[in-house]
Amino acid sequence: MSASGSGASNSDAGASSSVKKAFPQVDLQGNDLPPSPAPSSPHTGRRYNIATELVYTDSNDQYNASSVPIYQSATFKQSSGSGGGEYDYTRSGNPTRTHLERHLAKIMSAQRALVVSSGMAALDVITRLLRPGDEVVTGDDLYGGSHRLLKYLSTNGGIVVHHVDTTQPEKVMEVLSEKTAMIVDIPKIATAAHEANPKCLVSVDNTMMSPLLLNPLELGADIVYESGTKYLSGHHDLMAGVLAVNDLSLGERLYFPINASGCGLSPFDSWLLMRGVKTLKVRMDQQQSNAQRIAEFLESHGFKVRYPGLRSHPQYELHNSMARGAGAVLSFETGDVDVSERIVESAKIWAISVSFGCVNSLISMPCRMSHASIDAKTRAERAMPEDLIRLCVGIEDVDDLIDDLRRALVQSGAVNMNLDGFTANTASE
Ligand SMILES: Cc1ncc(COP(=O)(O)O)c(C=O)c1O
Ligand SMILES: N[C@@H](CCSC[C@H](N)C(=O)O)C(=O)O
Repeated sequence: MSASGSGASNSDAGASSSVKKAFPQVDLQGNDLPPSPAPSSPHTGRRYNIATELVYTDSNDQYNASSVPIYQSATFKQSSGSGGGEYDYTRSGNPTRTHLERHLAKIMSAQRALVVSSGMAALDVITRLLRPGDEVVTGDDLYGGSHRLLKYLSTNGGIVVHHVDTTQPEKVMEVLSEKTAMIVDIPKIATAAHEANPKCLVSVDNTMMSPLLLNPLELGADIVYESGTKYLSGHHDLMAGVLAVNDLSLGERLYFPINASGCGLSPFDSWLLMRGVKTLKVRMDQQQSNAQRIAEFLESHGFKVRYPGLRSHPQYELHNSMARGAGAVLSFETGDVDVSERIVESAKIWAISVSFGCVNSLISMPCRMSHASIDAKTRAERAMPEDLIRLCVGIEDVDDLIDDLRRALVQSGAVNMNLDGFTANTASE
């Protein structure tokens, strides 16, 4: 990292956290700023429970439209030759996007949220805070795309990336130093990271949990980001990424690359995401309860299942100390890649597909699909078995999902039939 660690400094702009200083008239280089949408002002009144907050929105629409209008306009007329309107150009800001950002800031318990064109774009925006030489400490169980972006930056951008087992905080401590500009995990690690370098940015990918189950900002994180493609939208009909912060000057530093590169979310996708997020609680509740039943079903038949809702999960207690639920993604092993492939291809309701968080249930083989961008050697080092099957559970009737899975397990030869029913082939090993 730069000896000064300036790449991720919270105070580079010399700005305090006050709104006034966070929204200066000039950028860090002293150039005029384009109109930046008004900062999120999420906490204007009484705070309701999340199920209410998800659907309740304040809007100042001129016709009191109950669904925020889609401002499908690239530019906005100004009232004078010197500009000065709240919006001038949709890359810089758009009313539909601002409405969504304010709503998300509220449900993410943040002072400011920003929405961009994908989850990866959100991580890319965060990494724009880094400078050559900065060090990033991150998990060894990252999503394949995040691994790929960080690897690209370490190869081409002079960033040093340490992948460590973040379930063992002592491993993280070994690589923390005043050079650590960015780190990914909470909350013990957040404390240690800020002790090692107060300017270090603790950044959490909350995609698997969603704000319904986890608020990383409340656990010591500086930045939380999510793929809005998943639970937040819930229908696989859009790509989006969300960033949320409490430090308004940091929010402004994240806004800068969004405007500069043009990755802000389009008006139509902002509208779709706004619509989707309102049903987050009902969807997640159903998905999570289905996932729990399915995880128990598989474990009861002798499969090695990874799901933080099971007591057998090594971080069961830790997970529950931070989160309000286990989510709806689980995985299991069959001991044989060919058997796994047959299971995946035998399932009918479960669609063979990457992604998760959708109302439909999905089945996939991560090593060949979502995590294929991590090379086979690294996957093996990170204990990612090639036969692993991932289930991303939807809102369908859980008995139908289990029936379909049971049939696929039998048809693929993954289980031994016996008088009591069936048991995973691997169970007897
Ligand atoms: C945990 C996680 N984070 C981030 C992303 C990136 O999101 P997106 O596909 O919206 O770019 C994904 C999936 O792609 C993911 O699984
Ligand atoms: N071909 C894509 C794969 C996307 S994986 C999407 C999602 N995060 C998941 O975990 O399933 C790529 O190369 O990024």
